[in-house]
Formats: sequence, structure tokens, C-alpha cells
Amino acid sequence: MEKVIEIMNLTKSYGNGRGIYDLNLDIYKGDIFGFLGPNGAGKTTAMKIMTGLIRPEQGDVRILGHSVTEEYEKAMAKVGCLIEIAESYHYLSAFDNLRQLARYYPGVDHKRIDEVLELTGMLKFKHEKSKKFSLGMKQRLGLAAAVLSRPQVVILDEPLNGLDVEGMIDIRKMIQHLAEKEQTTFFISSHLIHDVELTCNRIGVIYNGKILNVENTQTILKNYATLENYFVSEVERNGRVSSSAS
Ligand SMILES: Nc1ncnc2c1ncn2[C@@H]1O[C@H](COP(=O)(O)OP(=O)(O)OP(=O)(O)O)[C@@H](O)[C@H]1O
Repeated sequence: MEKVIEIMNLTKSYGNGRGIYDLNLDIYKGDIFGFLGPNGAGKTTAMKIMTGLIRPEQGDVRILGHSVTEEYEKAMAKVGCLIEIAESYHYLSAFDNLRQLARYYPGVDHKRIDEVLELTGMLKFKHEKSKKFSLGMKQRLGLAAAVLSRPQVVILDEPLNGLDVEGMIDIRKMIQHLAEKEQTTFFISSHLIHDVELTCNRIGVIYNGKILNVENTQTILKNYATLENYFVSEVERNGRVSSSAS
């Protein structure tokens, strides 16, 4: 199986002693990988390093064979991402926001813009200015932007932030559609245990800055019936639960 993302010995500690410690993960082509952990576990820290927003103290990340710390542009060439806030030009419509972005990608035409607006449930708001959008609509537009260029790898930090139930279902369908039809590999962080169970085919549990385990979703459900049972069991095996993913 082709390794698309390799996270090797990744370490970053903040002044307060928190952070991530010696993270190791391999993500394979076509994976919808769920990076599951409670608040403060270290998910955003790892993903900021993966997308070059902060530098690690130790270790590295390779995406499609290129080091993020040494060959940043090559590593990110085929990556779409949404980390923390979904930014947009407030005085432009959803369509015009994506048209601006499309200028950087020669293969992206108006048909593709409509396609990603449809996939994210935003087609009906195509001509509305983003300043009028709710948090969930901004998030959907951010997700449309992340997949616009048909990236081979998509890195999403808490993609369901601000989304209602319909939004969660739309985005889950979009992720599964792109993984199947465009062989896109997804790396998705979340503390929403139920959604990770329904969306992801492999799951890594991160807790207090350390990876506890990585397992196929099918195997987890076969052995533990629910992802929640597995999560609690993994956390208890590695130390008591002091907070829980919900
Ligand atoms: N800039 C910073 N300075 C100091 N501590 C930080 C900084 N950024 C994060 N931390 C700490 O590092 C730990 C990991 O934070 P991180 O944001 O990576 O967690 P997370 O898993 O993404 O959490 P959440 O689900 O709440 O977004 C937390 O304990 C947090 O308080």
C-alpha cells in the first residue's frame, strides 16, 4: 500500500509542558483517517506541523514523499487543508470566493466550482456574499475551497465545527464521495466520536500528546461494538480517563 503521509517521531512541547511527544503514524492512499482525541490532546498542534504552520522540535512529516520541513512547497503541492478558521473574502459571493482561488489552479473551471458548491450543500447560496453566512455556511465554504483543486491529500482540523446535523451528513458524504471517486486521502481530526465512527476507515487515538493506538474501524466495531467503548478501553489501558471525547 502506498504511504501518502508519514509522521515520524514528531515532538513539539510548549512552555507549559503540554504538546505532542514522539508521534508516529502512516497514512495510506485512499484512507479516511480519523485523528480522534479530546480537547487539548494535541491534534491541532500535529496538524499545524503537518501543514507547515509551526515547526517541530524533533521529527518530520513526509507528504507524498516530500519533507514538510525541508521541501515545503513540494510537500504541499497536492494538499488541500482547513485548519482552525475558514477564511473568505466577506464582500465576495461564495462563487466569486472560489473563482479567486481557482486562478491559482489551471485545471479548475466553473464546472468544478459548481461541483464543490454542490458537494458542500452551498450551491443554493452561490451568489450570496460570505459576510452574510452563518458559522456553518462559512465552514462549508472553507471545505469547498479545501477540495477545489482536486488535491490528492486533504487535511481537515475539526471539519464539522459549527455544522448542524444536515451539514455533518453533507460533509460526511462529500468526504466519502471524494475518497471513492477521486481517490483522495483524508486526514481528519475530531473529538466527535460518533461522526469519526461513521466517516473514517482507520482511526488513531491521541491522548495527552501521545498516540495510544491505530486500528481499522471495522476491527474496532467487531471487537468493541462502538468506537466509544474502544476509546475508553484504550485510555484506561494507558492511564485513567480525565476527560472524554464526546
Ligand atoms: N501556543 C501555545 N502555547 C502554549 N500551550 C499551547 C499552545 N497551543 C496549544 N497548547 C497546549 O497544547 C495542548 C494541545 O493543544 P492542541 O490545540 O494541539 O489540542 P487539540 O487536540 O487540537 O484540542 P481541541 O480539540 O480543543 O482543539 C493543549 O494542552 C494546549 O493548551
